[in-house]
Amino acid sequence: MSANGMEPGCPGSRRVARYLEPVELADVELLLDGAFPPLRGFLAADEVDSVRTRQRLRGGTPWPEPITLRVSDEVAAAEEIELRDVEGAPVAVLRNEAPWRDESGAYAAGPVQDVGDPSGVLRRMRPSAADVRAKLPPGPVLGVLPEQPLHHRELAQVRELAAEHDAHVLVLPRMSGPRPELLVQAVLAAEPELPGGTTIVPVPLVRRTDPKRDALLTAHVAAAYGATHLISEHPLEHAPLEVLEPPEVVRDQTDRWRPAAQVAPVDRRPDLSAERLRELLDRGEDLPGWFTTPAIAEQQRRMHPPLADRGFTVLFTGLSGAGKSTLARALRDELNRHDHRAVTLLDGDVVRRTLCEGLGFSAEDRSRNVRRIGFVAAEVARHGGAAICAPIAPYHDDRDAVRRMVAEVGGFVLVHVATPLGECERRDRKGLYRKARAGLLPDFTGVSAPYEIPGDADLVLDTSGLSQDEAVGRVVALLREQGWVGSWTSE
Ligand SMILES: Nc1ncnc2c1ncn2[C@@H]1O[C@H](COP(=O)(O)OS(=O)(=O)O)[C@@H](OP(=O)(O)O)[C@H]1O
Ligand SMILES: Nc1ncnc2c1ncn2[C@@H]1O[C@H](COP(=O)(O)OP(=O)(O)O)[C@@H](O)[C@H]1O
Repeated sequence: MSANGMEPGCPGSRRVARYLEPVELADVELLLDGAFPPLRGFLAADEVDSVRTRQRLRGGTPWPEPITLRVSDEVAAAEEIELRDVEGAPVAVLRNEAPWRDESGAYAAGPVQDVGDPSGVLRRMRPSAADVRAKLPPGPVLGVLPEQPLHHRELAQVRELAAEHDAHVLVLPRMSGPRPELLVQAVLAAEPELPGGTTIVPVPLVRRTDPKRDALLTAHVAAAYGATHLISEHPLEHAPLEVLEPPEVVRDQTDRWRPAAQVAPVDRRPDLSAERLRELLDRGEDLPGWFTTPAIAEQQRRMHPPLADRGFTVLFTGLSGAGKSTLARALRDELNRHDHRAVTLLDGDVVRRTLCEGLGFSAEDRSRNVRRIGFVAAEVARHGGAAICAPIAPYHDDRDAVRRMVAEVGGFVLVHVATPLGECERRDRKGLYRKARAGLLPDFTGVSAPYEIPGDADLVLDTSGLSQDEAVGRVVALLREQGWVGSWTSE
């Protein structure tokens, strides 16, 4: 296969392969599961236009969100597209009947068909929307599509509405985010607190940016699985089922959650705020018994381990000679002495001789270099380690890509080593500035290639006015302030 993900294929076969991003894979799975009826594939231009302008498909069926697949021009030109998951296993085939393009790029459009051998473990375990519908009892069905674990308050709301509408409960945990299987486990742990016979089926419904359209799409998915009612914070127009606002429930003096109407204001006890919950989880402290059950708490802790058990990345960025490597090494030594994590140093020279061998200093190669470093750093952080990186990383977009990769799995601190160019040039440890000024070294950062000053640095250090120990001390202080490392006194 070629580097762009296309299969050379036989002449005239017009079939290419395309790797799916996790969000795209989720849409393909929902289409295959029959969770987006009447959609059977990615939308053509006229349908997208109709959905955008009047929130309906051309045939008149209300539909909130254009389900589209952006592709390269080459893939858009193919007749059939084999859709593959990140590991390269085929998931589905798209018959590209109506490719289109707009100012944002090219899109493939047409029905998707199962390749018969679903590869994802969760997908294998997951019944189709029709299977779920067929097994539901007759009568009202209350749909719940949580993105977070259900704790006592939410569970009381579900019980309250289920009783009021005499409804069977259908919980469809939304598998989005970095560890979707953990949310499923957390929701399953709530089963004893849900009405008897509750149906729980995970769905890979990723959050859309517009909250209203997201809520409406959720309603369509819930209806596809057989819900007649849906708990939703958003009052929705043209929803395919009845939307119910979560009822107000409060904690009483005995720590039971009851409808607000039954508990006098003086007898109400406060709930745990989202910030306080995060604080307790970050510190690894117990969640109160009135807030959740021990089984749900255990799963919630797996989803959100204490900061001390999670990894982080420190990315030093700055001009050549600014002091990145020096500070990175000193920070590594400091952490090795005092912190329990394994520390990985991804320093420029070593990285360019190994992971990024063969890359030069064009904007494109620098971008590849920095993003590869970010990928490795995110893996280190994912496994609870500390990664310290020290590339020049001159472009905002690349630094931001690293931030996003790492932040999904752990902590991220961007340190701008902002030593002025004049001082870096005076140091000129490797004689590179002299060469660059003499025109012997092209594209040299700060001289003949750009350095985009970070507007989003978590810390700015100018080593011309700061000793090495002071500089490292400031990085450690920031990590400590954010809860990533504990207290120690440096000797
Ligand atoms: N044209 C050009 N521009 C900048 N730097 C150059 C160049 N050519 C070689 N070098 C040496 O390579 C080191 C920078 O590599 P990085 O991987 O950190 O750069 S980047 O993040 O990909 O921009 C950098 O090392 P540091 O001085 O440690 O920063 C230089 O020694
Ligand atoms: N406070 C300081 N922090 C870091 N480096 C300093 C400091 N003061 C002087 N230097 C010197 O500046 C140079 C920085 O080089 P280096 O760490 O390789 O920078 P970079 O990795 O950013 O190219 C080293 O020779 C180092 O000894």
